[in-house]
Amino acid sequence: QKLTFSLKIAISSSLSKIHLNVSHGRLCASSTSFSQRNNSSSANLKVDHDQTTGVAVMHMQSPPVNSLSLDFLTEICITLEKLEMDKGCRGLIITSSQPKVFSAGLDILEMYGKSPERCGEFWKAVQEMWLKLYGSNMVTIAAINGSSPAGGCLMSITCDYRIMADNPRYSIGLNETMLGIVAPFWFKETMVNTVGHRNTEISLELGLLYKPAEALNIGLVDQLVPEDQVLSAATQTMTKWLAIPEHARQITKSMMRKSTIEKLRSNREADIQNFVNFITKESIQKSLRMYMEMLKQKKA
Ligand SMILES: CCCCCCCC/C=C\C/C=C/C(=O)SCCNC(=O)CCNC(=O)[C@H](O)C(C)(C)COP(=O)(O)OP(=O)(O)OC[C@H]1O[C@@H](n2cnc3c(N)ncnc32)[C@H](O)[C@@H]1OP(=O)(O)O
Repeated sequence: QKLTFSLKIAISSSLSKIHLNVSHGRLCASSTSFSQRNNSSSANLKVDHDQTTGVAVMHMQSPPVNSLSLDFLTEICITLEKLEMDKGCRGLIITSSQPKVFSAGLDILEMYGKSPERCGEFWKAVQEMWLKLYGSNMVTIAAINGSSPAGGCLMSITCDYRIMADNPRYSIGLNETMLGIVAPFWFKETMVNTVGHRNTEISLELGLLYKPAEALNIGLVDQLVPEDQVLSAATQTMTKWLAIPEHARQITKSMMRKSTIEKLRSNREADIQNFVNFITKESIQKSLRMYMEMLKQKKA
């Protein structure tokens, strides 16, 4: 088996320690400076990892609205994989650096006018992000500091806990039907697992976007706080969750989510084919075009 050896030395401190871990046949080396902070950035993500608390904060900064393109999804997946492998990271807070928006969901331009091959590649990345987040061993908290429609809502409900800014201008929900598209079964099941069957049925059929107070009322989010307190509230909640015996919490999480995860894992190829066949239909392409025009008109 091929061993991957990656050695990262933080030159910022002359007092760096190097840890070697062998995990799943992979040898990894990472460094920790005595300041116990490990900040990293890629094109559209900034990660602040506090090694003392074991909590990483992932800031999405993909302008203008953190829409999930293939490139951005790939970046997110690589970052999630690194954090998951890092024994020093036990909790992850996901938030946005973009004003007024947590994430606008899947990038509509990735689904419009693209070849079937490209659509397939895109969908595989969407699946991958969901599998990584929904199946994460870390405690995951969404610090929702802006609107969070469709794929943005999906990202939020894969987390263990959701804290949203109490601003009536923001909304959250799986609004796919409003675009003339259909939330696939694993979006639907994640929603059912969060707010129950009846709320999901109404919500998905009508493509509802909920104001923060309504989202709290149906259990789509767990807590509302003033906008400037979203991150501090998430950090406080994280401390409580990390105090729970880790192994018991992880097994419980896995028990709650296993059947939904397995259903996608064992049907990934068929799910990709479904998506590609559906999204490349002329009628669906027309709906997406009209939706994009509507977004532009709203601006004018
Ligand atoms: C039989 C079963 C088969 C199963 C098949 C399964 C098929 C399922 C397929 C897909 C599931 C889809 C999931 C999704 O996530 S679709 C995306 C849904 N997203 C939305 O509806 C959100 C749309 N955006 C907004 O509502 C707003 O932009 C906002 C509230 C997020 C932010 O508002 P505001 O701050 O006023 O910004 P603007 O509206 O002015 O937007 C700025 C800029 O960004 C563009 N944009 C917005 N959202 C997206 C997006 N999701 N993708 C790409 N681009 C987006 C917008 O058009 C503006 O662009 P500009 O005019 O060029 O500046």
